[in-house]
Amino acid sequence: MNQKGSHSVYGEFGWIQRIRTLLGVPRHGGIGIGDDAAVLPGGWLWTTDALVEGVHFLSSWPMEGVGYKSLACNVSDIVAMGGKPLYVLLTSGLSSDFGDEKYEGFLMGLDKALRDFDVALMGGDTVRSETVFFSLTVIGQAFSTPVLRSGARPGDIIYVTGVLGESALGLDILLGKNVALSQPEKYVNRHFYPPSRIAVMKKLLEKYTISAAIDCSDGFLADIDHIAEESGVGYEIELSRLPGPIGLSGGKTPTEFPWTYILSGGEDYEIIFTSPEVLPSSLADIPITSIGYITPYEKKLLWRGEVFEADLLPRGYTHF
Ligand SMILES: Nc1ncnc2c1ncn2[C@@H]1O[C@H](COP(=O)(O)OP(=O)(O)OP(=O)(O)O)[C@@H](O)[C@H]1O
Ligand SMILES: Cc1ncc(C[n+]2csc(CCOP(=O)(O)O)c2C)c(N)n1
Ligand SMILES: [Mg+2]
Repeated sequence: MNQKGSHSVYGEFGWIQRIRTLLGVPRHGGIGIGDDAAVLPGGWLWTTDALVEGVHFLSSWPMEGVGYKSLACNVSDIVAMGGKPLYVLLTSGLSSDFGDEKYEGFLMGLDKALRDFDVALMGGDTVRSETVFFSLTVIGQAFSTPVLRSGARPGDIIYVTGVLGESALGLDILLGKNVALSQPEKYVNRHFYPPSRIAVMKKLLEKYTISAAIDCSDGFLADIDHIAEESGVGYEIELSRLPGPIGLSGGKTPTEFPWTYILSGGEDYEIIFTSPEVLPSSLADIPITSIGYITPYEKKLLWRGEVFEADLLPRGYTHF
């Protein structure tokens, strides 16, 4: 058994690495496994993401929100690569007791997302499944050269868009955990309706050099490690600079509320990116916060100037 109670020796990222090494042989050009989306010749960006009942949502939740989020999380991967999402395929796996009303709700939420993100549904598949799932595949076009996870260089500044932690707070409210917050519906909404960071990404690419990017889905500490690993670099990050939910103060150490949500909650769909340039503190009305630097090797976390032991912090979501 591994830490997640699963019998997998490799775990989620071990398996991906194994598939990449053994099966991910380049055949027709492009860039394959290892980034938020594949890059095809001609600047096409191609990504897939599934939502599974019991893993990503519960069937008791409002399905409009699940439908919206199913596209938003795919759109976010295209945006993190520096592109515009254009077309989507939808595969629905429906159980016999799921019910028409719930599926109708899912489709209404998806329709809202298709309009908001200007994406066209072009096809899909409908199958029976004991566990309800929705798998979406989105294709889009890069604005210019695609932004990879592997482009970060020592000396680059690390930035993050928007605010981290609100989606995970919304999740815990949905799961009925005891999170005392004055506006619970605000966090639940942020969980179901992640805004696209396409406008800020487009402006960043027009005006500045962006060396690497990833969308924050597993949790900040897990996702910044993907940039570090793919780029073969380290980092120095001042944790107290990370942008958390406005109005939620407190937490004297990063192991306390609300810092655990900010650092490791996940499903934020903000963009973590690096640039050799000093950037403005907001673009397209979205805050941009500098949180540290890329270094040659060592991964160092600081808390108010003092080194903070990374092992004391949860690392973010892994499936198994
Ligand atoms: N079963 C698989 N077969 C082939 N490639 C895979 C498989 N699972 C994941 N990958 C690839 O591994 C890389 C990392 O996948 P991962 O799901 O962690 O990233 P992601 O799609 O950005 O995540 P998120 O959807 O949470 O933003 C991606 O390039 C993805 O295409
Ligand atoms: C019922 C329920 N329990 C837990 C979670 C949290 N969760 C699930 S997957 C994931 C990481 C991103 O997913 P992926 O890596 O598949 O893109 C997170 C943070 C949830 N949304 N619903
Ligand atoms: Mg991603």
